[in-house]
Amino acid sequence: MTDDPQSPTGRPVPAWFTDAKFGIFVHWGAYSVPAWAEPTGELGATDPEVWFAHNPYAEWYWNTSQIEGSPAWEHHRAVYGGRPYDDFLDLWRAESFDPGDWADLFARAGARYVVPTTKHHDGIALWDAPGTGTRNTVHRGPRRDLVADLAGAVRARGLRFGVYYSGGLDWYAGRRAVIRHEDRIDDYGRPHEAAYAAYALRQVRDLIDRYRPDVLWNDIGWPDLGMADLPGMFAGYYAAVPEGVVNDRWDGAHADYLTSEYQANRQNETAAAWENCRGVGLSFGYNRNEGPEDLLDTAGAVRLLVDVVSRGGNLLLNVGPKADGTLPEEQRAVLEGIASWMTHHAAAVHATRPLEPGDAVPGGETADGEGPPWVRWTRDDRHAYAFVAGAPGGEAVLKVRPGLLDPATAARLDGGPVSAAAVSDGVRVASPWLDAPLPAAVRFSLASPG
Ligand SMILES: C[C@@H]1N[C@H](CNC(=O)c2cc3ccccc3o2)[C@@H](O)[C@H](O)[C@@H]1O
Repeated sequence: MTDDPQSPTGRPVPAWFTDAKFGIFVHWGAYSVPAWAEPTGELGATDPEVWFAHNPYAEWYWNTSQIEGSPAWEHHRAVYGGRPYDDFLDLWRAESFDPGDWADLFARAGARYVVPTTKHHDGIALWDAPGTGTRNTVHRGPRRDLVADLAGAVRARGLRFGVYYSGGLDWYAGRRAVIRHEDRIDDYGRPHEAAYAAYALRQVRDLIDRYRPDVLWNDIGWPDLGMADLPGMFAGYYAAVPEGVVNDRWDGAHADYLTSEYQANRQNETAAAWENCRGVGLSFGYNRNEGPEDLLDTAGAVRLLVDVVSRGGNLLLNVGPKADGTLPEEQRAVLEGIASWMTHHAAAVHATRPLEPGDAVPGGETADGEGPPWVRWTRDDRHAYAFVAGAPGGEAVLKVRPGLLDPATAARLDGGPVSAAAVSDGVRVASPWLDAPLPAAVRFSLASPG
């Protein structure tokens, strides 16, 4: 990356983050024991009126299962007899957790950073967090510092390690009001008391002191009475982690980059530095009710990654481990598919940037003008990379500015045959596999590098 985009607050965004392009989110918690939600739809594309009672986020089980009459409420009574949520902490054994296996897979998939939940909305900490007594995974359930275990494995493989922290919701140390509708979150769902603000600040500072996280990924904002603490906390963080990056979910206090989630807040995807997060399926926590129709397949995940990268963003793709510490086979298969694709395509993803405005028209045209194939572009200082999929007959006209690239240098990154020739509005390419759902990249030398 030759130019670090300025963050929303003017601090240059460290190049490692904007070059990374791909991270893995991990939502793992007591909620992974029931692992139950209705796969209703994506955030931003689902009716907010039904979202909370039919929440597809399995990590919201504590809240959803308390909405009288909801399917989760019925399920919790039928299967668990309405037992206390905290029983799930003790039922969570993580007996098959192998952080090295996870880190190996994440590295092969081309991820450059990993962000696990350290405390989600249920307030259960995955490390020996201050103020939690024994209500954490070191003293109960797994009886392990899961944050440290994953940090060590990830960093041993050269990946960066960040932490997710639910500052805005804590259904144990903060408010325990059941949230039935979006417009109720802020006024009675979220804790704002000074005691909770001090509690959360102490925990985030402990995460910084213990793990030096490369990413501070806060969620759902920060308690009102704790906002004045944040500038000092961020200063301490950057002093401890000079290349650290901070997301935008601190109620406007600060952001090195902006985020979107599934299809929510897509307007943030025009920022100098941004990141889209979503699960492989419709939930972040493992949801046993998700079927193939609810999950991205490899082609869908690769197209999402390439689309995000072609627009200058990062993709933070979430996996939801099972309570035993294994990755669900259907989610593992997607990461293995990405890993296979990355063996030929990593150079066209990492440390690239979008084409300059006007250099290409997203979506090329087929030779005979029928519906466009799927086309996205990236570039580095010397090359332009055209990712093509679904091109009927394996042919496509890639609409690019005349003179941008040298068609004679066309080469498929996976070594397949490709022919290319300049035409009036771009470059016509032909190759046997360009009609596949999985994008293939064709590399061109830039006519004028730089
Ligand atoms: C990563 C997921 N975040 C969910 C909460 N999401 C939000 O508060 C949210 C979503 C969002 C999108 C753009 C800018 C700010 C935003 O805040 C949270 O409720 C889920 O359980 C999961 O942890």
